[in-house]
Amino acid sequence: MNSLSEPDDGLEGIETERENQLLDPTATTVAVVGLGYVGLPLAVGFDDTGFDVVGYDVSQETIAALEAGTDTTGDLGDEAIVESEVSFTTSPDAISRAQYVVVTVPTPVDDDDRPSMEYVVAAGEEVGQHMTRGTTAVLESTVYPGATRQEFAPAIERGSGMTCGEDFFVGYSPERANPGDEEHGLSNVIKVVSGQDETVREDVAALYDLLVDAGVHRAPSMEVAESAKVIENVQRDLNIALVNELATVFEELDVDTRAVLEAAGTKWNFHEYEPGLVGGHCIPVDPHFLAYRARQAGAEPELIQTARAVNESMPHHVADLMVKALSEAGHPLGESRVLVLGLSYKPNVGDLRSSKVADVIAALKEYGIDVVGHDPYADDEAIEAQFDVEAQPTLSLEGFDGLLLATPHEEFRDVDPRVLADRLDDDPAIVDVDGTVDRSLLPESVSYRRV
Ligand SMILES: NC(=O)C1=CN([C@@H]2O[C@H](COP(=O)(O)OP(=O)(O)OC[C@H]3O[C@@H](n4cnc5c(N)ncnc54)[C@H](O)[C@@H]3O)[C@@H](O)[C@H]2O)C=CC1
Ligand SMILES: CC(=O)N[C@@H]1[C@@H](OP(=O)(O)OP(=O)(O)OC[C@H]2O[C@@H](n3ccc(=O)[nH]c3=O)[C@H](O)[C@@H]2O)O[C@H](C(=O)O)[C@@H](O)[C@@H]1O
Repeated sequence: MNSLSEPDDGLEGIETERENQLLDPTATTVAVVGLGYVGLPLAVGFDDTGFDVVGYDVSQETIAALEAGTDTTGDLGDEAIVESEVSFTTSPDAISRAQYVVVTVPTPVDDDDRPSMEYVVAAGEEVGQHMTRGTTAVLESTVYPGATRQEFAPAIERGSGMTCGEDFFVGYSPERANPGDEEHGLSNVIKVVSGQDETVREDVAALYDLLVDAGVHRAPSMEVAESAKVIENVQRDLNIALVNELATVFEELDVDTRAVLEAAGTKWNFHEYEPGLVGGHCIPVDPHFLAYRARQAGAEPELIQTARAVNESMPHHVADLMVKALSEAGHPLGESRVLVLGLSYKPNVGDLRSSKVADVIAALKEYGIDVVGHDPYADDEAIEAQFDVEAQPTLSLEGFDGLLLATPHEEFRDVDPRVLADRLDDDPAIVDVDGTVDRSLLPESVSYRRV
């Protein structure tokens, strides 16, 4: 029976003929497949740890930029790329050099919020076609519980004609990197590791122990590791949904949500979350992985799905706040011009992918409002392409009836509210998603609302 046929609970380790040798990075090659926000720091990290590293990506553009010494993620800096000895390539042949292959390809959901394993399966088949016998393949992409065993390993078997657990081995180790958060990076956050059996798990643990100063947590099975990753994001989604629902309730009660949260936050065990637009390609996505797997097994994850719906309702809630503020200030919607500050999916990063500000802008445009965007972290051409609005290269408030502070980048926190009111047209409307502006400094002529 193939050792992958039964989930390994890690109690009775399934013996394989491999022994865990002491891992010598200088004699070991790691191939990282997928050089995005997760894969590139990983490749550079393994290189810094002394491994021989192959960085493989299907994107010619990405590899050309990396070979030219450009950090394509913006998280590492060009110097880190120039100084690294990672061999960047678009040729999967180089995978044959590796004893370990780490796969960090995208795991999106489709239009029906169903997990799409297309990238994981394609990468698995590609790895299978090029890897050598005895390789350990570690999936890092966020997936639903069971996907490594049910999708990734069989894809490698199809590509290689080999048998998992005999000719090659699989493990799972999720990534916890938090974009824009310099405090929690690759080396100082415990890395959860798992394998198809205890021997592989120890092998994967040895690999990451050399890379992660904070150490590793050995999960008893790949399913446990996959589930742990997904629920980290599910828990965050639910907590944000709670404060978002409170925000819509207190809007109707005419009570300031931020003031309520500030008061409640003085209790030692009140968990502080901010109401807002929940974007990105992880928090809004990963709960669907668990919901999908749960429904497959006959469970109905009502709370997870309800929380998702609450968070997905926030773009329209924010657009309605702007409509109310413009109407209160006497501006006909079809003649109003609104500047949106901050378009990326979260503060202090430039990633526009899956930003919910796009949904707010679409809702405003449905009211006939003319919208212009400004985001110092994002590329103006990308803004115009993704949001279908004019991108303002340099911040200018003149000629606008309304201002929407959507994504509260650090830079916006220093803007003097009196300057905002002075530069905007008469009787301006300001909607401040994050409560960045000190409303006590705004003149009476401003119609101000915040989430
Ligand atoms: N971005 C983040 O902060 C985090 C992401 N994750 C997860 O990590 C995974 C990767 O996410 P990101 O790095 O953000 O994605 P990304 O989109 O930034 O990078 C993925 C890279 O994989 C490449 N690629 C796609 N198919 C390929 C193939 N068959 N062979 C080689 N390269 C291929 C793409 O060209 C792209 O450069 C996802 O599952 C995500 O949920 C987990 C934690 C943090
Ligand atoms: C549990 C957790 O903190 N997961 C992190 C998360 O990173 P990501 O950048 O997607 O998440 P985030 O900082 O929670 O932001 C997600 C979205 O939620 C919004 N947000 C966040 C916190 C909050 O209190 N209110 C709120 O509205 C943000 O503005 C953003 O639009 O997802 C990453 C991932 O899995 O890709 C993961 O590695 C990160 O550690």
